[in-house]
Amino acid sequence: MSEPSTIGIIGGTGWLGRSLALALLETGFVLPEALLLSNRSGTLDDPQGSLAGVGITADNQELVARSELVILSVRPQDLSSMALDVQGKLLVSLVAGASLADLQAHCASQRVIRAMPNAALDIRQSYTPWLASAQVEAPAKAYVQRLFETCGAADEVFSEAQLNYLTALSGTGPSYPALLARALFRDALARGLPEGVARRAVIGVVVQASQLIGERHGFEALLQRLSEYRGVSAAAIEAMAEAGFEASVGAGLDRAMEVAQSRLFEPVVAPQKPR
Ligand SMILES: NC(=O)C1=CN([C@@H]2O[C@H](COP(=O)(O)OP(=O)(O)OC[C@H]3O[C@@H](n4cnc5c(N)ncnc54)[C@H](O)[C@@H]3O)[C@@H](O)[C@H]2O)C=CC1
Ligand SMILES: O=C(O)[C@@H]1CCC=N1
Repeated sequence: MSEPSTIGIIGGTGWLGRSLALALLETGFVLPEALLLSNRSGTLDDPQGSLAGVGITADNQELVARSELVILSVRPQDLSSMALDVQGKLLVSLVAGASLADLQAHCASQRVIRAMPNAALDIRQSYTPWLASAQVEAPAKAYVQRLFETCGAADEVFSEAQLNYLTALSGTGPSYPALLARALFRDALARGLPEGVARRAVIGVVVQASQLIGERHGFEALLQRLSEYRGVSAAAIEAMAEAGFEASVGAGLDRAMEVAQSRLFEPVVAPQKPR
């Protein structure tokens, strides 16, 4: 396969679609005139002009006809009602709860990659695992790896189970840090701290101090180093663990994975059963 020179993003003005489009343009991965986006209105709201020169259409089949690589970035519930024939072209789907087999049947292509970025695509800091169907050639896989590296780190994975688990673990992006931030914030308010101080303290921990992780220290080493003081941090870490912190995380991931592996859209054409 020669490298696709034109890229179309269906749902390209949504949260992920627009973020990906901007990352591809900012890194020079694609030229504006080789990028085409679709949405329901066929109009581009782009007050800052960051998408200048990019094509826009409401006609997804027109997008397919004009693109060598088609990226699908609509919500699962919008996919069922969307008739889409990608004409055997390489399809990269970001849709949660849409398996390779369902996508192959629904979109009329055997060459499908499921990718699961997260909302940090917005700041080009996503972690994006992806899974390819057997029909995707090695050069196409290498191209897609580079495409997702424009907005963070990416890895190929090798089963739907791994991708569904990672949808729960990393596709959720800022959900778990935000949950921790909210718990700390509520605790601080309950103990009478002024709201501004509480908010800055929480951001200082969850956003700023967490940047130490991965720079010079792994998270296990950091926990060990802080615990070795046998002081305040050790007390908190141990009490949180005793109160079921890990069990609570495990329960959340179980529930998220159940949803990730359920069919979040109904394909119009049922996948062929293997004979
Ligand atoms: N937002 C997130 O954190 C993550 C989202 N995903 C997946 O990415 C996909 C997109 O999510 P978001 O960008 O957050 O959703 P979004 O709602 O921001 O964007 C979806 C876009 O699709 C457009 N759209 C709907 N029907 C359409 C049609 N028939 N033709 C063309 N465009 C159409 C909508 O107008 C909207 O702009 C979803 O399937 C979601 O499961 C995956 C990982 C993380
Ligand atoms: O919550 C969701 O369903 C989407 C997909 C993974 C992250 N956000």
